[in-house]
Amino acid sequence: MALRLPSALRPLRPLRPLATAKPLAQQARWLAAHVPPVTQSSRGPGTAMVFLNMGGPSTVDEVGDFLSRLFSDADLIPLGRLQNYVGPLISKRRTPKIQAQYQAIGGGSPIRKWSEHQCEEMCKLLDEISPETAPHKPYVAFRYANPLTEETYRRMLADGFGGGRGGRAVAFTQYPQYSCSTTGSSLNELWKWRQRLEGKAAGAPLDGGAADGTIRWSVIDRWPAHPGLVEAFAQNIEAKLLEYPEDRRDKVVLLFSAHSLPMSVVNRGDPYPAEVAATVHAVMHRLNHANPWRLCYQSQVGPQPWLGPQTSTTVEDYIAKGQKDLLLIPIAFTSDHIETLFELDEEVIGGSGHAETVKRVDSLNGSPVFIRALADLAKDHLASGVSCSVQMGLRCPGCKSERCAESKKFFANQRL
Ligand SMILES: C=CC1=C(C)c2cc3[nH]c(cc4nc(cc5[nH]c(cc1n2)c(C)c5CCC(=O)O)C(CCC(=O)O)=C4C)c(C)c3C=C
Ligand code: FES
Ligand SMILES: [Fe+2]
Repeated sequence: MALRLPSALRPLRPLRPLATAKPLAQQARWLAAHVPPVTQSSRGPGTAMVFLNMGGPSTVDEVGDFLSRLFSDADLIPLGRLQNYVGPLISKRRTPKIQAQYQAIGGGSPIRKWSEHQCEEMCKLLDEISPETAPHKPYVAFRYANPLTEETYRRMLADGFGGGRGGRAVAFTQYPQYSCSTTGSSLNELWKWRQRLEGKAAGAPLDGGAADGTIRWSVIDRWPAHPGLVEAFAQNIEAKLLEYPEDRRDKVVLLFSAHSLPMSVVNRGDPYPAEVAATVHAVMHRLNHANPWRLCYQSQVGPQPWLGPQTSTTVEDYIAKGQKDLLLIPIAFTSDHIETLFELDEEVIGGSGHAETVKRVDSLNGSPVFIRALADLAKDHLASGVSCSVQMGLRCPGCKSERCAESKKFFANQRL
């Protein structure tokens, strides 16, 4: 009688030769015909890339609503318990003056056009250089103008992000330098709509877990000295310097101009002045410190003290000292806006009496070097697995805002 071994001890049956084995090219053809490619539908909706910025009125008729939202924002202009009453009053009084400025720059702000272009082009590059997180879907979320954060969040939900299906989104601030009055305000607004549209009502944990199918958010919250940003600024500066005669070129004074901050915000401990200085230093380092320079601040509004020196008086003072070759460099915004096209071009340069020697560097707008920088930055962020920078977790020493506390906790605790 044959001895029957327990199955675990039985010798393995010799493997059948792979009757179906095919040469490589044939295998590839077979795979292409039988295995569905990894597409949007088999991978989920992909990655939402959401550009955050303040926005601007696209037409003169939108100026009133833009200013009304801006003056109602307690993260930008804290007016206490009277915010919702005083804010609209101030904005109403200011509307005709600001409408005239938008009229003078062609009837509206170009920020929507540039933001949509930059985001779409960045997403195309990202699909190539970060295929593992593709497809990348472009969104713009403005704080005070269309498309507002609420509208964009609703569109993301309709496009298949969140709503029980999860999905990954990156909130990418378009302010390179962090201020609580700008990026901080946009993130607080995003957090507010996240709570309203996917928060308690959807049964989502408030600490930012995404196991329940809500959107998994991460944040690119600052990038003041990113090498690609620095390169884009440096190339635009070099191009403009070529417009000065060669014998005067290295004596042109570079005037970096950033939107100012009220001193109350600076003294609260806002990170913006230090980060603007970081950008300026990195750009000057890239230019081999070939020209003398100063950093000045523009666009002060209202009677309270603001961070200086003011750009307009800096230009006047240098001209009075005999220094007429001045090159203005808008350093805290990545596209044209009323403060470049009207305040710098019309008021500062136009009013200087020396428009042939006081010039302005082009804004980054559609610069391919800049768009490549955005894509590189986003790729590194997506690969890093971090939800935001370490800096984001720290509130200003003088911060009293519960909104800041809650939204920072939410974004810092996202599990990716
Ligand atoms: C880095 C950029 C900006 C910072 C920082 C910033 C802070 C800041 N702004 C105000 C008040 C106003 N800003 C206004 C317009 C405006 N602000 C920025 C940028 C920054 N602001 C831009 C690009 C624009 C123009 C938008 C455009 O489409 O061109 C306005 C409205 C215009 C006006 O009434 O003069 C106000 C008001 C404060 C109080 C502040 C810091 C706390
Ligand atoms: S004001 Fe800066 S963290 Fe709140
Ligand atoms: Fe501003």
